[in-house]
Amino acid sequence: MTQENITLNKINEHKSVLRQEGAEHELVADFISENKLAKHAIQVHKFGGSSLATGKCIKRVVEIIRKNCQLNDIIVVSANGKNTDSLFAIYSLVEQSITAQATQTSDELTQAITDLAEKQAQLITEVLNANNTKQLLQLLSKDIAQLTSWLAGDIVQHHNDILAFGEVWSARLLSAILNEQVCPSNNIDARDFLVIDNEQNCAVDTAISAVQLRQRRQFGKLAVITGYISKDARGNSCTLGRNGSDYSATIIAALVAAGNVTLWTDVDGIYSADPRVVPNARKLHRLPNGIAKELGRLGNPVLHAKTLLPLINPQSEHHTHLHVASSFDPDVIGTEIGKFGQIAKQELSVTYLNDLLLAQSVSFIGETGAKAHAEFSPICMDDEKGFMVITQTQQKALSQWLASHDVEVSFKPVAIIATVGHRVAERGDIKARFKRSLKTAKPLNIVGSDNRHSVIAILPEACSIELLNTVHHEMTKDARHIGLVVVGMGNIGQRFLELLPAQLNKVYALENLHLVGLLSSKKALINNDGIDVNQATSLFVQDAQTYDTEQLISWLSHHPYDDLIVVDITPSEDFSLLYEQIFALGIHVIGANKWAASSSTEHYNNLVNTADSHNSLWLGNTTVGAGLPINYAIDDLRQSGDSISELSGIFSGTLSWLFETFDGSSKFSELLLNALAQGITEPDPREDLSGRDVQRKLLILARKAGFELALEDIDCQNLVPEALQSLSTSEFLARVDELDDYFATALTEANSKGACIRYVARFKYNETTGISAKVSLEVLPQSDAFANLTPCDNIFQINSLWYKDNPLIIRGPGAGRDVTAGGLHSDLVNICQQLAHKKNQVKIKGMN
Ligand SMILES: NC(=O)C1=CN([C@@H]2O[C@H](COP(=O)(O)OP(=O)(O)OC[C@H]3O[C@@H](n4cnc5c(N)ncnc54)[C@H](OP(=O)(O)O)[C@@H]3O)[C@@H](O)[C@H]2O)C=CC1
Ligand SMILES: N[C@@H](CC=O)C(=O)O
Repeated sequence: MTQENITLNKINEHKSVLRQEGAEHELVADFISENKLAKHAIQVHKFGGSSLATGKCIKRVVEIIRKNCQLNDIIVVSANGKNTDSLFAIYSLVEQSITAQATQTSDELTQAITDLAEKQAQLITEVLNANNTKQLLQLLSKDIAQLTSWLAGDIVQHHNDILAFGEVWSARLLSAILNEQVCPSNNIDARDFLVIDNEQNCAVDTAISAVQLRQRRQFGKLAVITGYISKDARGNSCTLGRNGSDYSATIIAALVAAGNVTLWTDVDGIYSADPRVVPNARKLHRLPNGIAKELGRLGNPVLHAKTLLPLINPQSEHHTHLHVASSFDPDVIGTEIGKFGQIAKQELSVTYLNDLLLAQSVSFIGETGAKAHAEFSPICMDDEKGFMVITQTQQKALSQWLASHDVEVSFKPVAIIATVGHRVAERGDIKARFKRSLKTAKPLNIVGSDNRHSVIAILPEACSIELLNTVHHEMTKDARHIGLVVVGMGNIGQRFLELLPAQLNKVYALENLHLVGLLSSKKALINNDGIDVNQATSLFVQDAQTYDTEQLISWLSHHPYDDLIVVDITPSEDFSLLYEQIFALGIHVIGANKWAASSSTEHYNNLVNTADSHNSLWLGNTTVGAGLPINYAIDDLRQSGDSISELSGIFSGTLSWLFETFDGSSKFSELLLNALAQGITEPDPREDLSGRDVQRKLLILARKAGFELALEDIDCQNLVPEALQSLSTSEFLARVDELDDYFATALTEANSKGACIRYVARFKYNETTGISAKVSLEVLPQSDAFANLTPCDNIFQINSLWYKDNPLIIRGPGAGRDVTAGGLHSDLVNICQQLAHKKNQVKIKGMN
């Protein structure tokens, strides 16, 4: 399920051994051929300034690289910390002194240069060994001399060369520390390959840049490349503007057809609104390209409109996905941006921009309007009413453009708030909801964007935090995407899947539930974009792949849903042993499988505690009585203050069917095979005949009733002769008629006393004598309540404080495909309702 990924971590394990033997070069070459690195798509990792700000941060970045990168990957860096700001400030000081016609270098300037150089020198000293420190300090001092000389000369000509120092130092330093501690790396100045037309457009000459980059990269090394900077066709240094390093990373990814780009930053993903001011914002785990681009355009603080451009090429077959992750918390799952299907397209976000201008002019109508649109790419525009919303920096250019057309324009300060999502401008329900949520803000206008991915309200005043929270709450209050994984596609699993489409259609609580995983013991079909529930079984047969537990846990650890529910419809102890890991991931479990709930006291208590501490829900109503609400009834009694003293009855559908039907006219073995064919027995019917299934059920109910006991505390009469106990299931079924004599004799003896045989479970608690519990074949008078059941019915008798003289009885079919699959669906609705309820309890700051 997951791609093979041999990271530098692994290379380094070998490296430390070989380094002692002086054979590091051979090692890298060996490793490359051994792990077939050429097969893997290159990955680009970009680290922002805050991720590289201090020695501690850089060491963290080195660990991220060690864990996530392979040789030949590309690292793109911003300047360390705020170095670019410092270089801008230094440049401005010189500009000011030129304006003031000062003849001497000011103390302030000298101090600013010294501070910058000292800060960088300190970083070098902190992270590198003595040799490399010496070398990098020498290079730094040459650069500072160069900087000082440029500042004393024609600063305008060297504006970009001056700003470029930040990235140059950062790449040099990271490359040196990687060489020292991780793997061979080479440090590349992007001005040696990346050619753009000019700083306004930043359009890349892809052909030349790709060739030059290929020439610069060295096989078997990690390339560390400067972000933010490039050159023009004449070789002059250029910058890529605000957040240019993100853009550098995606340009480079497109040049090398990378598999992935990860932007490592100081936030852990993209949210449905700015989480610093909207506490209830939802992390968007998967964001379709078009929506991400629109969010970037409309003010998302992490994404920038330009960043995505190189990755979105409808003509290309190749799709590079973009990840946003936090270098401060690298294990937290971030946001993936790329080509996604229906589920990811259902997410809505809210974003805003202040300090904009509403420009109104007749020339925005019709043909000239179209020209203005092409020239200025406004935030939004209405070419019937004649207005557009632009940024303040566009005002001058727009006025000039209109002056050349000899028309008048009026400007008015405005802000916008927008709801963004897949083609929302075409969805009446969303537009209506957005409008309703805005009523106090009195928007001047509401328009759909050209790409249809946003509806934008133009506000007469700055967008307040309160308005943002109100609109966000209204737009996202129903959003909760729940993934469903069905494990076990057998007798009951199939029936569960057959019932699923109708349930999803009619039950409101299942509205945002998506089937995303189907598993048998050897094969898995996982699709984060959802599996068509109407074709689940055929898609499984067609597309499922072999998997192992490690792959399964890795996928479960990175699933992109608000919640994930695993429905365990297997008879497997092995699978039940995964519950602890599953709960620890905050994933909910519905089990028909009885192993976990009837495991050892220590294991069971561990499971309950792990589920509790990770807010994972665990339901298993069908483990006892199939669809009968026995687990719920016991919970309910306890929660309402009752205390249970006795539990007894017929707990096995199979044994109920067999003993109610067995009257001597057919052989017992024939009836057993019939029960197996009806799907009421366990996959191995000895699980029923041995009494183990009933023993487990009694344990599960006793635990529910609040008692601490283990399987060994329940006496169990095994009805399988010793000779048949250790055979395989098929061997047992071939010799099943060896059961006949024993049961024929037992029946005749009971009948001779006017009685019958039934397999009964009994649990009793008494303050003085403690617990007694057993499951066994009993001879009962025909008049006994447990003697006269419809074949396959279970009966549960509960004695408690409130049901002392007249016990509480629950009775009905206790096994079978329909009732069990139905019981699992009941648990599913129950969990989804609980999750919805939990979500509604979340308070929104400033709102309730
Ligand atoms: N029959 C009934 O009336 C009731 C049954 N139950 C419980 O329902 C469960 C399922 O029973 P049933 O449908 O009859 O069983 P089946 O044997 O018909 O199906 C079992 C399914 O589980 C899969 N499986 C087995 N081990 C694993 C594993 N380790 N990981 C993933 N998948 C696995 C099997 O895969 P593969 O095909 O590859 O082996 C198969 O798809 C049992 O626990 C049973 O006790 C509960 C209440 C009532
Ligand atoms: N085999 C079991 C199935 C339900 O748990 C039974 O017969 O009761």
